[in-house]
Amino acid sequence: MTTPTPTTSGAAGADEVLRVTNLQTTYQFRGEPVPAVKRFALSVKPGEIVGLVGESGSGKSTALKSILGMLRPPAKVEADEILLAGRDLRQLDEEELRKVRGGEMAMIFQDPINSFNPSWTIGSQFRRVLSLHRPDLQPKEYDAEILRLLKSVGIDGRGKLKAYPFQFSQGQLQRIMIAVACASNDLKVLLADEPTTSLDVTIEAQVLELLRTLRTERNLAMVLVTHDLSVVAEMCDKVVVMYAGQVVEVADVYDLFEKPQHPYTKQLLQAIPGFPHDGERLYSMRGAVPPLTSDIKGCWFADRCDNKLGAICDTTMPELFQIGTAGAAASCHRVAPGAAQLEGSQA
Ligand SMILES: Nc1ncnc2c1ncn2[C@@H]1O[C@H](COP(=O)(O)OP(=O)(O)OP(=O)(O)O)[C@@H](O)[C@H]1O
Repeated sequence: MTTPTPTTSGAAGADEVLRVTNLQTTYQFRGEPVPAVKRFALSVKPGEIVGLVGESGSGKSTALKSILGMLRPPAKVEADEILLAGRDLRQLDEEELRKVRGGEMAMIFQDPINSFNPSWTIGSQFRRVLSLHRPDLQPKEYDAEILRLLKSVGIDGRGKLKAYPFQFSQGQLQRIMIAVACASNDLKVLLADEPTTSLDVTIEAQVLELLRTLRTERNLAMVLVTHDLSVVAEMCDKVVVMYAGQVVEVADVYDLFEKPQHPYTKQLLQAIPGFPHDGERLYSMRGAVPPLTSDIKGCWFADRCDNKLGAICDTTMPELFQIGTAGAAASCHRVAPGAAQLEGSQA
């Protein structure tokens, strides 16, 4: 089976700021290997927002943490490529990687309170980040820069530098976390792991607007993990759908909603309230994601699929087949070249 490279064909493109190929991440649980991410690939251009969607446990957070080099043994991360602006992060030592994290690539999380040290003031935590990632500044310039960065995310920081994280609301903390993540002038890629899940809808809208503004003003690339397909529709240019640790579909955001290719994507869309038939009973996907330790030879979605092609779905794992030339792909035998001939003869 060929290694899937879903979003690009051939060598790394000059227009990609992040390129990941054949990422595999394995945790250890009670002495057993848990393959949480398999055959994962991603390609992001400057200024592009790529959505990463899939059920809980499908490996979205693990993929982001693996890309940023955040996982420690016994977790094992392997990849053919993790290229950031053409530089392979797998070749860097720990000190160089530390500079990349928060420098050229940063991550924001669902629960901002856990991203701050509760016993340090916001000012001290911010100053530490500037000391690591802003060699252009003298320490006496830090506070003015922190106030500028806080203002850029809509927070009047004056008087707030001496405050502790618990003295801010969730929405304020999320914006401060974004300001911290964007403190580096070298930032190229922002990895956002459910950044609005813990916020109420009005604050969510503000944070999404802020992310869009940052993308436009700084030409930032983003990978946005979310459960919420309406956030995907509003924010993303491209979508990567994951199921049981694997990429099952990559598509332009319009194509994903208009003509999803993978049966899992179709069923995910059916599960959106009101989509596609308002007033009908909410669709619920039958079955459950198989345990990641399962020994499945065929398609991992076969047991839940409403649209199986035939026996091949149970016996042969589908490759991530390219669809057209724009980087779209789906891991389904139905989109394989020659699928039409298989239909009927396989059933
Ligand atoms: N430290 C760990 N040790 C063992 N298994 C882990 C560890 N962290 C995550 N896992 C497992 O890896 C799989 C992928 O988890 P991950 O958090 O990446 O999924 P996710 O798609 O981000 O889920 P969610 O949307 O709920 O955050 C899950 O089965 C999870 O239980």
